Amino acid sequence: MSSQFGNCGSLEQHGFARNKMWSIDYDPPPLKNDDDKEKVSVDLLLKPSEDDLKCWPHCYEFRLRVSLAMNGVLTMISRVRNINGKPFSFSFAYHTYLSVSDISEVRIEGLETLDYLDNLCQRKRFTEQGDAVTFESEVDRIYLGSPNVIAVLDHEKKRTFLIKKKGLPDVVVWNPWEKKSKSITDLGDEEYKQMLCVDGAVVERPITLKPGEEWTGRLDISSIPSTHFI
Ligand SMILES: O=P(O)(O)OC[C@H]1O[C@H](O)[C@H](O)[C@@H](O)[C@@H]1O
Repeated sequence: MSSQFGNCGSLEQHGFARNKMWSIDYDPPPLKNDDDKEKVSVDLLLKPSEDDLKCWPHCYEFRLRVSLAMNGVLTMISRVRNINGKPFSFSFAYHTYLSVSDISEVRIEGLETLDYLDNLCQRKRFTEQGDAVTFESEVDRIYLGSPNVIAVLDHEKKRTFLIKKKGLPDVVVWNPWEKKSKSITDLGDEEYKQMLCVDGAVVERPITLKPGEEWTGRLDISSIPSTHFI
């Protein structure tokens, strides 16, 4: 999870939220439309410390509910509230790494015909031409204004990840491929073949919250046998 996507801001790579110690919120404010039946959940809370305010001088409450349902759906709901006297803006991404059988056999459906910013070409804007996104070299793109359901089809495992999102218009797609993975210390040289990041995000148009306003972003990930996917 990040509070600034990548390096598009003055903060560290992907912002600070993912590197902070969060506390458990035992008494979270109620969440509309999140039915609590047959789920286990944890509510996490991040608030800025005095030191944090020196790097980013805005008072916020960032609540994250992570739930796992009996049917295997993983849900992450983020709520960011401005408890400051002034508006502030931020970008956001759920940095979700999916486990795949072989990256060369994977296709993403739902991003075709969209415009994307290519992080490998100084964020130049292109339009997706393929009828699905497939992988044969490094990919690092921000797809803009995407539909709220994206499918990641894993042919070999006969498994499809369904990614449903709300409040997250953009989708970051990343695989470092062979050369870059050698420079990533916590990724084995060959491990890029078994991973793919498809991140629900808000990058192109950051969220601005006025004092007292709250933003909600939700992601549901489920895995279903490919034969069931139409
Ligand atoms: O290694 P991290 O800091 O988690 O970032 C890993 C990757 O995240 C995103 O997908 C970005 O688009 C990439 O440019 C970045 O390399």
